[in-house]
Amino acid sequence: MKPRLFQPIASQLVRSVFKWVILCIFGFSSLQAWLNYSAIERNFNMTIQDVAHTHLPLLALAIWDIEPETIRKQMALLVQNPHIAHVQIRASTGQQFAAGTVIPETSSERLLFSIPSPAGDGRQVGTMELVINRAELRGELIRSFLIVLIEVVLLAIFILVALISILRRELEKPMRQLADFVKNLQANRLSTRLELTMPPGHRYNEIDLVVDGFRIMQDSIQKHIDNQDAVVADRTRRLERAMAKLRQLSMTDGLTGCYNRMMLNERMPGEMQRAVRYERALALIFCDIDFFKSVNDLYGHTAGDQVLVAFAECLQSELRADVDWLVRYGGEEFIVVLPETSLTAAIEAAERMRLQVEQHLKIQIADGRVLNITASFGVAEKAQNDTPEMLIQRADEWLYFAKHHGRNQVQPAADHSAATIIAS
Ligand SMILES: Nc1nc2c(ncn2[C@@H]2O[C@H](COP(=O)(O)OP(=O)(O)OP(=O)(O)O)[C@@H](O)[C@H]2O)c(=O)[nH]1
Repeated sequence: MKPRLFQPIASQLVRSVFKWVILCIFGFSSLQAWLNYSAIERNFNMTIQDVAHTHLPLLALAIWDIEPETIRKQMALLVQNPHIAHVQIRASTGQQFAAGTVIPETSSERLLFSIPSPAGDGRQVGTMELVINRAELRGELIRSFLIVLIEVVLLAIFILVALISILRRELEKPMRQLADFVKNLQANRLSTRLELTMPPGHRYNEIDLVVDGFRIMQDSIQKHIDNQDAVVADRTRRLERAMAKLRQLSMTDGLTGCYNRMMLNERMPGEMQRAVRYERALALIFCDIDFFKSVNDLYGHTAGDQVLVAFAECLQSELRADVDWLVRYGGEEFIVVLPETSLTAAIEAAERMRLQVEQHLKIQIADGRVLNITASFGVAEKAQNDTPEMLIQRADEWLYFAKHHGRNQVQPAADHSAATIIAS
């Protein structure tokens, strides 16, 4: 993601406020300056009028008495006032007097006063023209405007500095803490609580609302994750059970519960290798129920299934637990694998199985009759360089031999003589 230019919220706010402050300073200073200007000008005019009217009676007397010296003194006093630049008196006798700086006719503001007769007969003894010193007025206005401006600017600076520090403390710092917390939050540490360090005297505000909202969200996500974890754990358990069952089903025969042929193919090479590696014997019994087809034909397929289950149980009862293993090879054919077992011991075991079947495998048929079952057994011991197929093949041949020599028997017989016969 393209990095974006970061601008602290406090500085953005301060910048916006600053624009308004400048505008306010300008407006407020202008207003204040205008008010000051009105007041100063009013004062100025009143001062001029006062000064003029104070001097007029004395000037009238001096003109009346024709005392030019007094007239000039009075005029000198008048121009001492900083607001008056020039005084000109025209007596009705034709005499003219002037004092102060010489001002061009056009650019100056002039006030004309008539000088009344001291006799009080309503006539005038002359006129007095005052040229006003506006530079003084302007200077006063500029001074007062500058004072107002400085006051307002200082006030604005003070307010802005206070605002910046408040915004930093109350807004920027907590927001940065919040952002850092969110940035560093990790999925496996979702329950870590968000704690902001707030300034003393802090009151509950929008930032606290955000913090509270964030905590609620954290809790709800955590709860959701916990629920999902529980769901996943439950599903994993069920899946494992299903897989175990599936594996069990894939390894075993559904009717008898014995291992199936697939399992034989899978396990047999390992069994053979172990026997070779540790130089141990390994024997295999191939057994088959006698005349099983006629059981099906005479008593039905269900009875046949019953016989198969009972036969497997009979064989199982003669096996060494966790050592020998029984496989339903197909139909009514079973294979028993006997690790660490010699041919003689395997023949003995097969004989025990045969006896067990002959003596105990009796199936009660629906019509009350009891069905006697027998089985034939072919035994072989692993020879050097045997493959699983070769060993099975040899046991099958002995089974065939047993079938064709009367059934219900174990071949080779216990004295091994038959083994020699078949081998030859
Ligand atoms: N009930 C039942 N019968 C099966 C099953 N699998 C195979 N069979 C039957 O087993 C019978 C096997 O018969 P055969 O191979 O002729 O063997 P047999 O009748 O036992 O004769 P011998 O082996 O020579 O003694 C056939 O009729 C198959 O239909 C099964 O799962 N259940």
